[in-house]
Amino acid sequence: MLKVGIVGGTGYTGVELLRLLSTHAEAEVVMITSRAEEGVSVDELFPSLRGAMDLRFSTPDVKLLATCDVVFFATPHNVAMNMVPELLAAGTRVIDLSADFRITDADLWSKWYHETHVCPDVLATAVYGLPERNAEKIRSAKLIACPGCYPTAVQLGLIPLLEEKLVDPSRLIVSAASGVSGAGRQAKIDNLFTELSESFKAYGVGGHRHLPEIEQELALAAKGPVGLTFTPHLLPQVRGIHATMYAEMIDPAVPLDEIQFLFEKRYADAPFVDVMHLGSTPQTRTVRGSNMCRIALYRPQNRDTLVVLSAIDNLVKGASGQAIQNMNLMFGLPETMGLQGLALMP
Ligand SMILES: NC(=O)C1=CN([C@@H]2O[C@H](COP(=O)(O)OP(=O)(O)OC[C@H]3O[C@@H](n4cnc5c(N)ncnc54)[C@H](OP(=O)(O)O)[C@@H]3O)[C@@H](O)[C@H]2O)C=CC1
Ligand SMILES: CC(=O)N[C@@H](CCC(=O)OP(=O)(O)O)C(=O)O
Repeated sequence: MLKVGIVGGTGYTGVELLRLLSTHAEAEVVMITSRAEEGVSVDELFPSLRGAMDLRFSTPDVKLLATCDVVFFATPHNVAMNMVPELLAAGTRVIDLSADFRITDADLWSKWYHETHVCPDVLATAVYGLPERNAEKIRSAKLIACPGCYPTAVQLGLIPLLEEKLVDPSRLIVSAASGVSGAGRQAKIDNLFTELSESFKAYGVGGHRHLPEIEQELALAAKGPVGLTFTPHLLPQVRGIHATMYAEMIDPAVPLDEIQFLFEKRYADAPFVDVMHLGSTPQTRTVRGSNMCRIALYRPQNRDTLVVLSAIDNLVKGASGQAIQNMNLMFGLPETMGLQGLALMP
């Protein structure tokens, strides 16, 4: 049984880790931190876990966390990087859900996250935890940088097109929308029910911190620089990300069913990517609560623009589910262990 520690157990990704790990056959959560809720029992704060978890929140203590086999960080940015070096030195493996280790260039990271990176040497050893591209590196990684939620939905939709050089990498456009749980559990006026219900808006249009992360990883897939216009939106619902991606074909003579076949082949061994039939429409409700990413391809009016649609649950494939998928690979467990639950319907 793997001994698991979680730093930041009172946020939405923390409680989602608990929900998913409570049925995992090979992992047991032995430590969970919260400074604000120290001493409170987990099932008192989250009654959905009554009967499934017998743990109390404690303040983060690196020495105690270092007795775990693996520690998940479900904390805001700038937290993990202060504790990870000591954990790694003690032989504990780390899976960070925040952005502290996602951007390999420490100066670029500072530009978008407005802090100086405290351990650029450790940053250089992190593996970007998108299993559909980096499974082999993940297996031997000591430190995983879990992809952001939007970056997961976008990369899974565009990677096959860029790897196969089917589209112009310099003119990619993505319009994506996220449920409000993506903004975390802390109180913010913008996230009040009265502010966001019956409304829909874009945000971060001039530049969102996920842009450099997506460009970095798509450039690796394309083996060259990419140019992306990325516009996120706030969806008046709790969970879900939907991304609509536009890309210009390099060779318009390639038929859509050939591209569909390439996607099916690319993801044939990926248990959490569903390339839907041509004409399908992925919906956030068909992935809610599950680790699945559903994708569909279009070529409207047979013009030269491909449209790729993708949907994920931001808290599962966009965060905690993907983090557990990484843990499974790191410890030689079946990739799907603990992650086979289907989406909730309706
Ligand atoms: N929500 C989402 O859809 C996604 C989130 N993520 C990322 O995952 C991380 C967690 O997100 P989310 O669960 O939404 O965040 P929340 O804001 O909901 O929760 C943050 C948690 O971190 C703890 N925490 C805050 N500051 C510190 C600190 N200085 N030291 C130790 N613990 C701290 C808090 O507990 P306490 O203050 O009591 O210690 C709390 O439990 C973030 O980096 C986020 O960007 C990634 C993908 C998707
Ligand atoms: C709706 C909303 O506010 N979403 C967050 C992104 C979700 C998130 O937590 O970002 P990471 O994946 O990088 O951790 C935002 O736009 O900042």
